[in-house]
Amino acid sequence: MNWDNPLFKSLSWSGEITNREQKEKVAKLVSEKVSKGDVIGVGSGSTALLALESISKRVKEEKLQITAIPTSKEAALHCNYYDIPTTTLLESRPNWGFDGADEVDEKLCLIKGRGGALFAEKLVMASSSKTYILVDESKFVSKLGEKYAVPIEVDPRAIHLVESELIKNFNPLLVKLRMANAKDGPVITETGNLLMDVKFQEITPLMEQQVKAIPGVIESGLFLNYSVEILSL
Ligand SMILES: O=C(CO)[C@H](O)[C@H](O)COP(=O)(O)O
Repeated sequence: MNWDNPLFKSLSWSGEITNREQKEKVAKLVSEKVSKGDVIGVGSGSTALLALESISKRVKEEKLQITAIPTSKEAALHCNYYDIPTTTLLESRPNWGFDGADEVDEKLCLIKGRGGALFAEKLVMASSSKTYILVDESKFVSKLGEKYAVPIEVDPRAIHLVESELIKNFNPLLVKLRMANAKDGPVITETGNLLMDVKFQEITPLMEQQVKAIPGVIESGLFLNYSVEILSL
């Protein structure tokens, strides 16, 4: 593959990266955690991408030979671009991982999934004994749900059922099907599902399990009790 090709350039992070300077510094911090032979869960989004770039420099300079478990096709493409071999959860378990987040509260609970990769991100995080969450200052909130709606990945056959169960059980402020920007119709996830963005009145500790218990819900962007360490400036 010719990575100088404009096709790859359009695959790499297309939009402007917000708070880029902070994200780059945090990316450098996580690159210092890498040891030779590590199997690393690689998150998705702009911060995770900058971290991968920083890690790839160390890997090259110090010949570290790591393996990545990417959480999205985007992350897999970037691993390929940086010559980092990949594996899957079927073959290996990560020693540790890194990822970004949309919101972090003081109990280290997270909202993730702006990029739509929440299902694989949660699988990889739950399989890792530790995940570094890389955030710039804009991600800290005093109350989860303050800025972002919670993304929920739903089997396409279940959208009406899930919507009515969410309304019955939680009386949310807003339930919205996520629509695509560069294609007609809704966003379709990497596993062929749809995304609902839900603004809850309040996010409670049991909500991750309660939402997941609705038939048709594949996963939610609530990450309420995981082994995470926040890396920020
Ligand atoms: O959960 C995610 C993707 O599904 C991202 O990690 C999250 O949206 C943060 O993105 P960024 O680092 O670009 O701010």
